[in-house]
Amino acid sequence: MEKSMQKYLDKAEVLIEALPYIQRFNRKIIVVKYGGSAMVDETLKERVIQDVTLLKLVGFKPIIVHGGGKEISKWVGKVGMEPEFVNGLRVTDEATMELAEMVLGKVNKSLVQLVESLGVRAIGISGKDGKLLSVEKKYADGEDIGFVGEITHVNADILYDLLEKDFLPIVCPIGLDDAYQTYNINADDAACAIARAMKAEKLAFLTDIEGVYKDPDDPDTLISELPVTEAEALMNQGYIGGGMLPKLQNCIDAIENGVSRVHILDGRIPHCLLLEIFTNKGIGTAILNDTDERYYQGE
Ligand SMILES: Nc1ncnc2c1ncn2[C@@H]1O[C@H](COP(=O)(O)OP(=O)(O)O)[C@@H](O)[C@H]1O
Ligand SMILES: CC(=O)N[C@@H](CCC(=O)OP(=O)(O)O)C(=O)O
Repeated sequence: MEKSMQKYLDKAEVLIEALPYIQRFNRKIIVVKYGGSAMVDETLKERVIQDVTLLKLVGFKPIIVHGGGKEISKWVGKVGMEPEFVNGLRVTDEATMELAEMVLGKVNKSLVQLVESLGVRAIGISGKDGKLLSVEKKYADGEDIGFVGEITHVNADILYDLLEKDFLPIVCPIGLDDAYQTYNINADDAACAIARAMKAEKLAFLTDIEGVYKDPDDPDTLISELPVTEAEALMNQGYIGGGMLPKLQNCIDAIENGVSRVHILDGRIPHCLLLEIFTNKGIGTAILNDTDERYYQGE
């Protein structure tokens, strides 16, 4: 066979290999949490959005929940304030809240624009729209951290309606409490609450590290499959810090509350979502129920 022909055959094979995965996830809801730390540059952002758009076009029902923590910190610094976090949650006073809402709104529309440019209809909404995300004030180990919201209710009907009309929803983690006060929500919390409410098949966190490490400074300690009990032990023993803390807590929450597959992936790896979904390559960290057969069978 001609060499040039083989090249096309190889491409066709890749598509055929994807068939069982396309069938498995057909019409299933996949929540993609796109972290601000993985929005490294426009090329990478475009690749991530291409992946999600492709998932939509082959029949999945993706929902993007995005962050923007790094960009918020940049602007907090620009106005002369110091970003402050407790247990991975931003201490949010009134001025920080205003900046966070502005920055997250901009990130939201930039993602909408990218999806639209690829020919898929996207709707960007914050948790305020249609009161998608109701919250109450959240404390960090009893400490008052300002206008940080704990989600009390997800108005899932809005997202079902958007999916029904074939839109790709893109959600920004801002919410309202009962008095209609604005709150800043950690995007990992928002993604988990939405995945639970929508009974998602999969929840994937795209971040700036390969997955969960026992020691983030030692590349040999990446954990590819992490059962809940072990994850809890790692957190209690102090192996997990910073933004990984709310992420892992949310992974556990999601897997214990009906989300079938929960993954932490390196959003800086080109097409990491496609690699995770359409191949057996097993990238990143999968959080599993302690009894999950995959853990024992090495799926
Ligand atoms: N044990 C650990 N394994 C992996 N990452 C960790 C660990 N402990 C702390 N981290 C930190 O968590 C960060 C990811 O959280 P974060 O910066 O909030 O990402 P995102 O913006 O995607 O939510 C990593 O870049 C890493 O520095
Ligand atoms: C309360 C809280 O921590 N809110 C986050 C919301 C954005 C976010 O979570 O962004 P990443 O996913 O990029 O970290 C913040 O202000 O940074």
